Amino acid sequence: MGNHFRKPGDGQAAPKVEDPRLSVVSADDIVAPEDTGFEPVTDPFAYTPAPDVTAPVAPLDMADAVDDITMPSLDADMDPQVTQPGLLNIPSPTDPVAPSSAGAFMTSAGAVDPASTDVSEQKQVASLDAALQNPDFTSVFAPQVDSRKKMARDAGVEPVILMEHLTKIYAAQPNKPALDDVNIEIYPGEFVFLVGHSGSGKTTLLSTLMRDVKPTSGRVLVAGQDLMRIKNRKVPFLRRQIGAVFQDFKLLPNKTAYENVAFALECIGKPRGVIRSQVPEVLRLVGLADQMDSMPDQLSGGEQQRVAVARAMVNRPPLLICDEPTGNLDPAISLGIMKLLERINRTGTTVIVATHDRAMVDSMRRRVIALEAGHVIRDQERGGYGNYGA
Ligand SMILES: Nc1ncnc2c1ncn2[C@@H]1O[C@H](COP(=O)(O)OP(=O)(O)OP(=O)(O)O)[C@@H](O)[C@H]1O
Repeated sequence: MGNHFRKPGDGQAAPKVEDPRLSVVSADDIVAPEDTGFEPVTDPFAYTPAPDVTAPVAPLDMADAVDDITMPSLDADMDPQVTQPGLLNIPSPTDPVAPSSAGAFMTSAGAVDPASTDVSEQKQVASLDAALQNPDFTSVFAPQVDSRKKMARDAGVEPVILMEHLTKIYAAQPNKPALDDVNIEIYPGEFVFLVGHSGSGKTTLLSTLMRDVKPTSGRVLVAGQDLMRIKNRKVPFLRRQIGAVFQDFKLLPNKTAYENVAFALECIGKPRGVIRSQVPEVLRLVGLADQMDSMPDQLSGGEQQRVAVARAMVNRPPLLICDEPTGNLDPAISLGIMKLLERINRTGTTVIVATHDRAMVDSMRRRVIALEAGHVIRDQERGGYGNYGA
């Protein structure tokens, strides 16, 4: 663990990541593979300590108990302003959307400072507070019947992800675009499946969202930030706000479950006290209270993936990206992971899952975006997997 802590507000760069496999967990010194000329500047998002709040949740015993998970942000006795800082930037649909509201996603490293004198910031906090208290909250952000896109537009909510004419041509395959004129809007709180044949472009699409891959042309906006234009020094901060889960878990083999999750917080300079309270809490949420000290090779595949989900959500990102999260798991365990993702989504986190899991997509009936040879060939509000091979 070491002394990987920045002093609050001291503006120093974060420590170097020890293992590149954790790059998505957002170390400050990451350079996107296709980026050049990383600017080693003082981190403008120096950590400011937020109140250390631990959610009162019931411990889970086993994987298939995930239905019982109580996520902190919607607990009646929790303060959503503190427990889910990323959501602070989702405007209330009853509020006129200020043009800067989406951009706030990129500029608030933690919770909005309650002492802030910025009126618009305070207004956002107040409006979110009201939205979270509103019994219609769920139906606004995760409507069951009407078009989510239409409801969001009517409410003046900006998409959290916007892709316009997005094209990616890898140098190795100049005549075969991995993404070809892709246009997608995804709104806060959506749960989206990304399906398609192997090689259809799913991973490339997800990679553009973290700017692991830079598109050849077109636009990709995450919470109003144009990823084609943001400065390299802002990319690590973008990645801090996107949790990522992969098929092969990407756990550090020489660290325990606890240490794997703690490492994600150490990398972004969270104080020791916050780590000590949040890591056990999130491991409890995913049902691993009794296995915190287990090494990855002492855990089943499903348990390892739950550690990976815990690591992705411990910083409470507003956006969770999952690339084949159940690809290595048997159906019963996959169901537990998917229920966990669904539960996380119900707290307001936008979740995107690339998958080949036909049964899962068919049973969950969520929004489905299908890719074929880099094109979006279907975008369905409550779709099934469709007619694809493995
Ligand atoms: N780094 C790369 N260099 C060159 N070509 C690439 C690279 N990454 C992906 N491709 C190509 O881009 C296309 C899309 O690949 P991508 O991995 O995005 O598809 P996918 O739908 O995620 O596939 P899978 O379901 O097998 O993971 C494929 O033709 C692939 O060969």
